[in-house]
Amino acid sequence: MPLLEADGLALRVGERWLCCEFSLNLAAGECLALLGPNGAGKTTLLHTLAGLRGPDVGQVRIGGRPYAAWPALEAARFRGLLPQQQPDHFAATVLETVLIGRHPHLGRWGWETGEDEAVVRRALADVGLQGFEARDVLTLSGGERQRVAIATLLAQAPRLFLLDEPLNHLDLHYQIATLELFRHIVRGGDRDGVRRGAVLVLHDINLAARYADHVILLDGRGGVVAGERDSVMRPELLSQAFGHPLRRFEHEGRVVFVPD
Ligand SMILES: Nc1ncnc2c1ncn2[C@@H]1O[C@H](COP(=O)(O)OP(=O)(O)OP(=O)(O)O)[C@@H](O)[C@H]1O
Repeated sequence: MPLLEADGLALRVGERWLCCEFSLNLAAGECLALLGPNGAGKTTLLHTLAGLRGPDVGQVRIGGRPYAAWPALEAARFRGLLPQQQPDHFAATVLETVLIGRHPHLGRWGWETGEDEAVVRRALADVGLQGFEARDVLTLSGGERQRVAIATLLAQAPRLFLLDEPLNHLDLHYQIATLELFRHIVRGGDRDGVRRGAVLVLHDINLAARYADHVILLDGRGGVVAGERDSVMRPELLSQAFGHPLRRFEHEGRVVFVPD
């Protein structure tokens, strides 16, 4: 059973078609990168895959069922979204903030247990924020706040991760650490051994080339190419989509794209 399927999907905002019809299929154990220039429709596509907006044409299914057939709580246990921005309006500790990720798992009285707190502490350790539990989120740096958001999603422990620019604000070390962490979890390396799936909006072509199994490339003019990473990440397709010539090099088994 695929974790995520889209059939004949096409997206429109106002009078503009962001992408013509395409299909995708994500199985457990796989990572899918969404690539494309600013304004191409990556966030709109991710929100459509998350069920936050309906597809203009076509169908989206998670776990074999359309969103309409999922009770909200069950859907929240199955898929989780890392939004592009984390609005903080009030003071709250890091521990309280990450505990929000546990809400879909709480019992009928809505009380967190010691096990929920243990899950949160592990998630904070996974993103290198052990010792930050009592800090006020309003005092965190941009990169620390982003890692709190990632920890919140890890605490939610969905089968399907939908990540909008997860590397925002992160330095090189944490960019790699974050992608390694999700690949490890997706491949079944978490404590429960469950294989999961991840869809990631990325701006770094080379990190996408390193970590994605599948790629969807939006060109910003309605064109879309979807498929296995190497069939999509071709210099001519990337150059055309990003409006800048790129060359492909291979070094010690690793593919890199360099702008001319
Ligand atoms: N409600 C709306 N009304 C009008 N235009 C919209 C609306 N929502 C999105 N758009 C437009 O749709 C396009 C796609 O937006 P989207 O945020 O999906 O792009 P993106 O690929 O994620 O861009 P970025 O890389 O800049 O984050 C943009 O041109 C945006 O201005």
